[in-house]
Amino acid sequence: MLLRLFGSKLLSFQRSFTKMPLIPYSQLTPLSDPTEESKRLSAYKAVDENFPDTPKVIGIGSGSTVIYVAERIGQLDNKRDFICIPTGFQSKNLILDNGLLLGSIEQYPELDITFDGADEIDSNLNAIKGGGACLFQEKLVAYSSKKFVLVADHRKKSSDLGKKWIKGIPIEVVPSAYVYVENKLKEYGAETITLRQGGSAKAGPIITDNNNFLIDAHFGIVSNPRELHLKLKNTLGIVETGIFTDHAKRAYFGEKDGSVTFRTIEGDSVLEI
Ligand SMILES: O=C[C@H](O)[C@H](O)[C@H](O)COP(=O)(O)O
Repeated sequence: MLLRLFGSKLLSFQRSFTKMPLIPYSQLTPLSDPTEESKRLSAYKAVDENFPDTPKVIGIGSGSTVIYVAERIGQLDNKRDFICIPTGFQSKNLILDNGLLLGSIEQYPELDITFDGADEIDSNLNAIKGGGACLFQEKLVAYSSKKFVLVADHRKKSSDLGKKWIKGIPIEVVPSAYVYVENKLKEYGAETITLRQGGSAKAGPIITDNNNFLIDAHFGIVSNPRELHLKLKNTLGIVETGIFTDHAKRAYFGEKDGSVTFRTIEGDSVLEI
């Protein structure tokens, strides 16, 4: 009897041990770039604190902070026991490069948890996303997840959307509708409207993973993100916006001093820790 009890305790210890990351954060060599260190801090802590005990399907977001999420998940020794769902081309490569199992959202439409970055996060855990041209697939994966956790460096921590991220809200549009949408955005009072360009890598507008254009529209401080999102979504030609509301459960911020703070939903309120 005692032996059986000991055996089951040992088994549960082993089970919880296998989900532990292999390298404790304190043993890692600090990164030379402080912003990268902040990103890694937030990502590693978010994974360490939120990764499910018995993971089945995990969403991996896009951007430069999520690189560290995939890296941390790739350090787990049970990393071949669950499926990872990407939010775009970069994210797919992160999954493969870290030796994780790749699946599609069509095969696995229900996810345990998704980790993703953000361009700005307000005090109610609303976020602006899409600075790296990914937003539609990110939203699909986030909204299909039981839990959605954001990871970011301290520059993204804000009180209100539009206060720090002044490049504009990324809006994905059907290419032939971009002029129509630009005119509508003027009508809605956007302060700046930019059709995002491919830069030195491409002459002409950037093309998203879904073959659409992206418009960045700055509306100043957004007092009601949900309302603005719905108004934009109701406009012909707009596929999706980079305003993520009512979804994130927790956001981790890597701070300048090497600490990690977070905002988390507890009941009806957001706690700042
Ligand atoms: O389009 C990109 C995504 O929404 C990113 O998650 C967001 O731009 C944040 O990216 P980063 O972690 O590079 O700041």
